Amino acid sequence: MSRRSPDLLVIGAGTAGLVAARTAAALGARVLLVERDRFGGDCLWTGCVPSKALLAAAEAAAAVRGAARFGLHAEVTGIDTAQVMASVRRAITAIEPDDAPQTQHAKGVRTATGDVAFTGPDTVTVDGEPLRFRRAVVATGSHPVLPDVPGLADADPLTSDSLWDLTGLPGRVAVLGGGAIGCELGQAMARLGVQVTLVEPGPRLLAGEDPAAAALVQAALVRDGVDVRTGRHATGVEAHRLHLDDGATVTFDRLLVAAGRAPRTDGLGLAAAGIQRDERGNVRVDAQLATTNPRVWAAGDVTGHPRFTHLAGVHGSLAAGNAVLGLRRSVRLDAVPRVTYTSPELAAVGAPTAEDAERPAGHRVLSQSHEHSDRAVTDQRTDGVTRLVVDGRRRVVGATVVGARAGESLAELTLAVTQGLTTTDLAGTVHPYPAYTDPTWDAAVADATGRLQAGPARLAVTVLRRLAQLRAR
Ligand SMILES: Cc1cc2nc3c(=O)[nH]c(=O)nc-3n(C[C@H](O)[C@H](O)[C@H](O)COP(=O)(O)OP(=O)(O)OC[C@H]3O[C@@H](n4cnc5c(N)ncnc54)[C@H](O)[C@@H]3O)c2cc1C
Ligand SMILES: NC(=O)c1ccc[n+]([C@@H]2O[C@H](COP(=O)([O-])OP(=O)(O)OC[C@H]3O[C@@H](n4cnc5c(N)ncnc54)[C@H](O)[C@@H]3O)[C@@H](O)[C@H]2O)c1
Repeated sequence: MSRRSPDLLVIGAGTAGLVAARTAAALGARVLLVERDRFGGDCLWTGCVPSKALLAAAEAAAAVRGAARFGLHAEVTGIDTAQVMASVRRAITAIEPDDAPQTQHAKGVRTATGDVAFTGPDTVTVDGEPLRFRRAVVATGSHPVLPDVPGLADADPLTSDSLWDLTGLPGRVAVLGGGAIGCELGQAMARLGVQVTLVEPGPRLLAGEDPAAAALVQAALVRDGVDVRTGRHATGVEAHRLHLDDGATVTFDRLLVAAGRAPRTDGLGLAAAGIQRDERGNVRVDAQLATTNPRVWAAGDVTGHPRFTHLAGVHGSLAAGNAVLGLRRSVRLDAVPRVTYTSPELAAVGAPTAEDAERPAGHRVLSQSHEHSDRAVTDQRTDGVTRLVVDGRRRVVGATVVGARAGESLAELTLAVTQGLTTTDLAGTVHPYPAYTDPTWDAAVADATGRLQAGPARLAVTVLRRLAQLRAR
């Protein structure tokens, strides 16, 4: 490795680090990107890519089982889970070149493999070799946490880090955690023939989401055969048996722990560089992603901001711009979209849409069931609802969509929340028919039309109608 000080040292080549490095290089900086493991990070190797590939296989199985409703008599006669896992690995292999070192070199980024640790405010070691930097971005990600359940660590539990090393799926899996990972992977495995029991200590799945939307997802998991145990705590694990606080025992072949994540800062030497952490161990950042060391920014999961690839990318670009150009651009967290890729998908952005959520005076919730969406009817996928929150000026400030392809429907709602668009803006935009965006358009049209039936707008409509009648005489 060249000893020449980089203008920007980027630590970690996951989404945040890759985008930071490429952005800085495009701005003309001399960049060194150092990764201790595999270029591409969680999203490529253990997160989004493998999980969505597994979900695709599961969706195919569900489509065959559901074909009878269209008069197609097909059945899943066998599931070769070794081939399923091989197809997951093919997806990773197809995407991997985008994140490989050679691709970064072509974009002007110098790369190195090694473990980085700070030794001072502007110095690190890379696998023990000293290096000075001008500016740095910490993008070291997060890792799964193992809850403190007696016997758990000795049960060789799987996590989202290790699941993808399996060459086939186990027969019985007990999943700990009913968040995004537990729901996506629990449903996928159940659809692929695994006997899944999902244990969640909270009263319901997907705790942060609109309860009515999350209830539709929970019902779908149950229909797919997942044995959902909410409100239950794991009290111990012994010999392929998981004990719960209601006295029940769940027998499993493998345990999958999906009980949340923690920042990856082990051995990073943050204190030597004067980089503080918050009470949850995340690297403390301000709105510009600057750390408490004026030479160092942080990006992605390690900051404790919502843990999504799209936000990690935005972080990477913003941190690099601020570090290299001395800008003071701030990250915006009020319009970060999120999608849980269960079937139905649950997608949300902005202000909460729950019935009982506290909201400012004048805010209203517009709901459209997908039962009246023609596309959902033709597909026989009416298990969904679209809910928009609008403020007193009819601007869309939040949305939840649960249903088929909800993630796709969320894009325009994210634009609406980000840009402060009103229901009149949405209503006046021609949407294609029939599409899963119909409920959004219907809700917006109903709201915008309602406006014409009240107050000054109603008076104006009446006057214009009378004038038109007079002219027609
Ligand atoms: C199962 C699963 C499914 C997911 N699905 C989605 C999804 O569908 N959509 C979505 O938006 N998000 C999803 N996520 C979240 C997403 O994967 C993460 O938010 C994203 O990958 C975070 O990127 P990052 O760059 O911050 O961290 P990472 O990708 O974790 O990258 C950090 C890198 O830093 C390296 N590193 C750590 N310490 C050092 C060191 N000391 N020296 C050198 N290198 C170091 C690590 O090896 C790693 O490669 C999913 C996550 C999981 C686990
Ligand atoms: N589609 C996506 O964008 C996607 C998919 C997967 C993961 N992710 C990201 O990864 C992050 C981590 O996902 P996750 O599902 O691990 O975390 P999470 O924080 O979303 O959910 C963890 C769940 O585990 C439960 N839990 C805690 N302790 C437990 C215990 N002892 N036994 C059983 N359950 C326990 C919690 O109550 C919670 O419901 C998410 O926050 C998300 O940002 C995103």
